[in-house]
Amino acid sequence: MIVLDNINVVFKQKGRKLNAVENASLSIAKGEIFGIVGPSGAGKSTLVRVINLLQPPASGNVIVGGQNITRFKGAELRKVRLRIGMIFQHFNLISGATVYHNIAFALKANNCPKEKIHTRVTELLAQVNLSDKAQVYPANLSGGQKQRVAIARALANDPEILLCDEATSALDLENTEEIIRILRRINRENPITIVFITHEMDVAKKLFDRIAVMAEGKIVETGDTYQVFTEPQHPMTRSLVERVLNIEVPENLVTGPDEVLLKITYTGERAYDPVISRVSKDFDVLVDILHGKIEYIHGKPLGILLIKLSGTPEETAKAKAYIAGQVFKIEELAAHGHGGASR
Ligand SMILES: Nc1ncnc2c1ncn2[C@@H]1O[C@H](COP(=O)(O)OP(=O)(O)OP(=O)(O)O)[C@@H](O)[C@H]1O
Repeated sequence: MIVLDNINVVFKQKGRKLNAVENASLSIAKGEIFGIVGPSGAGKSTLVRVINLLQPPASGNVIVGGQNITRFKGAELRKVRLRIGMIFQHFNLISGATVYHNIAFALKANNCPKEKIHTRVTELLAQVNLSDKAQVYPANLSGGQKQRVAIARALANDPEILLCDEATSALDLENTEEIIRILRRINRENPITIVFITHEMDVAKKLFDRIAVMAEGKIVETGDTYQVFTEPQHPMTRSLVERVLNIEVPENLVTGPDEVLLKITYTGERAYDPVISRVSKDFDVLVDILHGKIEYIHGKPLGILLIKLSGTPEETAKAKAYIAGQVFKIEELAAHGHGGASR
C-alpha cells in the first residue's frame, strides 16, 4: 500500500545541513496499523509527512497504491491527497465552525453533492461517538472529543490511508484509550491503512500491528509489535521498551550475601506457576515473589515477575540456570536499582 524507498530529507538550519531523514525505507501493507516510534527529533513527523508529500523528499521514492507519486504536483497531487487523511496532535479544527460544519467542510471541498452531505456527516459522527455534539463549537469540546471530530473529518472522503501525527499525545489516559478503540474499530470495519507516529510506547503496545523505530533520522528497527517489545535489537528500542516492561524494585529492599534478585519475563499468563514451584521443590533455595504483572502487547500477554532467591551460591546458580531454561528471559537486578546481567 505504501512504499518508502530510500528516502532522504535535508533541512538547512542556520546555514548548516541537517539530515532529518536518512536512507529510510519502509513497506506498509494495506489495512495495517503501522507505528513509527522514537524520541523527539528522531524524524518521525518529517517521514510521515513525506507519505502525502507535505514534505517532499530530497531523494528517494514514495509509492502509494502501486503509483510512484514522488514527482506529482498540482491536480495530480491533490487527487492523491484525497486518498490520504491526516490528523494532528493539536487537532487543527476550524474554531468558528460547529462540529457539523467542520466535517461538512471536508466534503464540500471535495465537491460532495449537497444532498449527500447531511447523511455522510451523520454517519461519521456516529462512527466517532459524537452524534450529540453536531451543533457544538470546538471550544466547548474536550481534547478527546476534538480529536474525534478531526478523525471524522479526515475520514469524510473515504481515504485509503490515515496518517496520525502524535494524535494522542495531548490527551489524558481515558481519551487516549477511546481514540485507540475508535481507530481499531474503524480499521476492522473497513481496512484503512493507518500510519501512526508517537513517542508513547503505551499507545504503541495497544494499537500497532507493526512498528518502525527511528533514531537520529534513521529507521533502526522494524518488526511485529510483540517481537519488538519482547526481543528489541537496537539500543534505542531497548531503552523505549524498558520503560513499559519496567518493574519497580521495592525501595527498602536489601539483599543479603546469599540472596539474588531476579526479573523474569515469560510469555503467556500463568506460565511461571509450575516453574516457581519446581524451583522450590528441586533446589535448596527459598523463593520470594516480590512483584508480578502482566502486560498485554498487541493483545498477547507478557508476564514480568520479580523474585528473590535465597540459598548457597551453588544452589542459587543451579536454580537460576533451571529458570533460564524455562522462561523467556531472566535478568539479575541490584536492590535499589535496575539492570544487571541478562541471559
Ligand atoms: N521545517 C523544518 N526546518 C528545519 N528543520 C526542521 C524542520 N522540521 C523539522 N526539522 C528538524 O528535523 C529534525 C526531525 O524533526 P521531526 O519533527 O521530524 O522529529 P520527530 O521525531 O517528529 O520529533 P517530535 O516528536 O519532537 O515532533 C529535528 O531536528 C527538527 O528540528
